[in-house]
Amino acid sequence: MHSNCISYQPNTMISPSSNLTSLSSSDHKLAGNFVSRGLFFLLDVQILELFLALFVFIAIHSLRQKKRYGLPIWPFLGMLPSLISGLQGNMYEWMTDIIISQNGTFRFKGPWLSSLNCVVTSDPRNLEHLLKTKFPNFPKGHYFRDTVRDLLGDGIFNADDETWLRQRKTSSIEFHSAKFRQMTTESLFELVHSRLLPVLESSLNSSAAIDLQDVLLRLTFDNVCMIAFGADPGCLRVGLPEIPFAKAFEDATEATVLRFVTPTCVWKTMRFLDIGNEKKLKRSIKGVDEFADEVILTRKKELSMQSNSMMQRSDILTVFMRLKDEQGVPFSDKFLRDICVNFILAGRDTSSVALSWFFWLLDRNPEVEEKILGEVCGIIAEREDGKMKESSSNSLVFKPEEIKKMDYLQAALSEALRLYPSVPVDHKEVVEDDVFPDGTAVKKGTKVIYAIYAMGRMEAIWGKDCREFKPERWLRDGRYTSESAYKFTAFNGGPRLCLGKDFAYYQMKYAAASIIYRYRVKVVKGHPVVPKLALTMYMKHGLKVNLCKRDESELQKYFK
Ligand code: HEM
Repeated sequence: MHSNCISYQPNTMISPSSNLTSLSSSDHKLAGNFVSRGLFFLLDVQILELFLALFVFIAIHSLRQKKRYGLPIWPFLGMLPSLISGLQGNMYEWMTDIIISQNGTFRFKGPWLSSLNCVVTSDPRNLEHLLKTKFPNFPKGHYFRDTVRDLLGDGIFNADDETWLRQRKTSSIEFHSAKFRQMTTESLFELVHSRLLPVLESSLNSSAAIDLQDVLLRLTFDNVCMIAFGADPGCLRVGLPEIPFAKAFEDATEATVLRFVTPTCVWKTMRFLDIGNEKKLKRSIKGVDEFADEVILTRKKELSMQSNSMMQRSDILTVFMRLKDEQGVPFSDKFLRDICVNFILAGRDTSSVALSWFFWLLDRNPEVEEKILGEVCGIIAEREDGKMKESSSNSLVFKPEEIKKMDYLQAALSEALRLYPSVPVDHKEVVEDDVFPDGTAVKKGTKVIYAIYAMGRMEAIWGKDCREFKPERWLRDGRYTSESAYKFTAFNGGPRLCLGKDFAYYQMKYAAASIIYRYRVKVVKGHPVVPKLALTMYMKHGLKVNLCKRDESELQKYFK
């Protein structure tokens, strides 16, 4: 290839000139055309070869960088080609492989002038540093806030500094109050026994499989709306109806997530022109606001009447309505709306998605299901009114203190969350230049992604059996023992630790125990189970299952 390029001499191609002089003028023209075409052709070939050589050089250079940076870095495009190919398969597995090969941290270089540059880490030391030790230096940041502001406003999920702290303090007091606990326990009892179990029971009569993920999403949506607004939208009902508020909420979150993969100037222009995804977002936010406005208005009327029902309420909306800001002014309707919408977003899908992965894992690990059933029946057997009576009753209701005792079930749920965390990746922005404990320097404005999914699959953290589903790793002397939040980050850590963590465990344990005690959940053979690419780790195709009712003789063996 090189010899061809270098030895090519255009002048030598025109000789022997003597033969040319004896030709007529038209022949001359023809010959001239022929020669110049030949020349251009050869020039083309030469340019092509040059480009080819350049490309090979760049490719070799880029691929060589793979060893050092984890991925090839292409001129202008950075690591984008690898990201695109990663997106074709399981994105989280792809990210895990790179992180492991880079010992826990790597720098992603996006295309020139893009906002994709970031540092990705799953090193527990770095997580402790950014979530706790240097917490003020790693807020959610402007980029995140601007992108989700239309939907989330100034609510807790989208706020930093004082705005966040004020909501956090108030909500935290509320979440730990006895009144709030009673309200959440009662609302869950109502939802599971009057809605979830009848919906599941009705599916027994039809031979068609049901989408368990959809059913669970409806359960937790209704539940979190009761907690945030004190209002039940009624998504979980026999027939699984479409509820305008739930639909508007889902559409609004999906459209907001799309903004993260659209250049900022593009979505802002689309918003200005009110077209495409932005039009859909605007319309769905309107649907969310209509519901919120109506609930707020009704509650204000109740408040002005000082009605008895108002005094009993302990939902987030009522709690914030009773309060005033630093100037002694009640919070605006817009702020109240933001607070509630954020709570719904935070507590809406996380538990249901975790439960879906949990039931799928149980299907693949029947010995774990056996142990859970053994534990549940053992706890029922301790009741004073006797095991025989309870085991035969379809109307069995678990008491809160019994749910608390279910250590093995809690371990199995934690194990599901370790392998399939509901929030697979999270992010922060750097305020001032800093250095992570592993030596990675991060400049002001850098985006930091912490890869929670990858953390659950690192031998360095969980040992050689890290990819196995083993609830026993959470037990010490048969009792559930929690892990450091910087090793098991499914609920975040530090000052922004999930506020709903205790409630989420209660909710998941209550729903799981109530289902497992009554039914065997069998995933439909061949049903594809893969994660969806979103902020929450949904199953892309849902979870199609068939339920089989447990008969009494089956349960009796666990009571022995
Ligand atoms: C399995 C269930 C759950 C998981 C895995 C989970 C996980 C998380 C994570 C990772 C965060 C941090 C998000 C971030 O800052 O970017 C978070 C925050 C939060 N979660 Fe949960 N969550 C769950 C259930 C709930 C429930 C049921 C509620 C409410 C009823 C809730 C309320 C909140 C709130 C209010 C925050 C914001 C805390 C703050 O920023 O200070 N979560 N959760």
